[in-house]
Amino acid sequence: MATALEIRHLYSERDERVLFADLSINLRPGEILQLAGPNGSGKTSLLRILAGLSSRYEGDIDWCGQPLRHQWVDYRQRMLYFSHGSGIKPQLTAVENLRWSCAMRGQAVTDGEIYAALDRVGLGGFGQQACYTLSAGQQRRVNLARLFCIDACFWLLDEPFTAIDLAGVAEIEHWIAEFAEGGGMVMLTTHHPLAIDRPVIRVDLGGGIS
Ligand SMILES: Nc1ncnc2c1ncn2[C@@H]1O[C@H](COP(=O)(O)OP(=O)(O)OP(=O)(O)O)[C@@H](O)[C@H]1O
Repeated sequence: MATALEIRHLYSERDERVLFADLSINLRPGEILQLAGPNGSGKTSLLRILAGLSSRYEGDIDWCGQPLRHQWVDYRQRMLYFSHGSGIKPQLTAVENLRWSCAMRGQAVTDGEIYAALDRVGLGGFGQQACYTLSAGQQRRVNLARLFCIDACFWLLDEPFTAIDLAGVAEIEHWIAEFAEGGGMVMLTTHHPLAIDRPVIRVDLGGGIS
């Protein structure tokens, strides 16, 4: 299948320290890529570049064969970024957070779809609760529920397992595999050894590509 995301000769530095240089990555529909590397090696920096939140780089990024900067509108509709922060507004309820996330993308969503997404992440019954009253792991799960109510073909996941219990980690791994099986693309960072029943491309920012 044709490459959807092509990164060529990417270079980025922070405070005169090179994070990565000459980094090239191809990602095709159905592929899962794990960014690995020690703390501070630039994983989040790379995901923020790909999420359009940072322009601290040199090099080329193409989306579906065109420079990303020309494809921005299409790309933003198809990419879903999950940051390593909680990603939610604590004063809003879980349902309001998800409604807000969808509205920000101009995507229509029904209450039924929102409650189904909350059910999938184990938060059935918590939809009307202000998020500051939820536990850290439950707040992360509200954010994860976006995976099920936002249409996207590319998930960019920064440390999706943080604060998630062991059963939840296995579930997320299953969701990633299922998404890729359906043609979705995933790029994620994690220090957790992945147990996914599909090939995972590993890019080590402290080393090479394997
Ligand atoms: N807002 C910032 N201001 C200054 N330096 C920053 C900022 N954000 C990140 N950096 C620096 O950029 C480097 C890469 O950070 P980054 O968060 O990308 O690493 P990481 O590989 O995701 O690390 P971790 O595994 O700890 O999450 C670090 O040295 C960090 O100090």
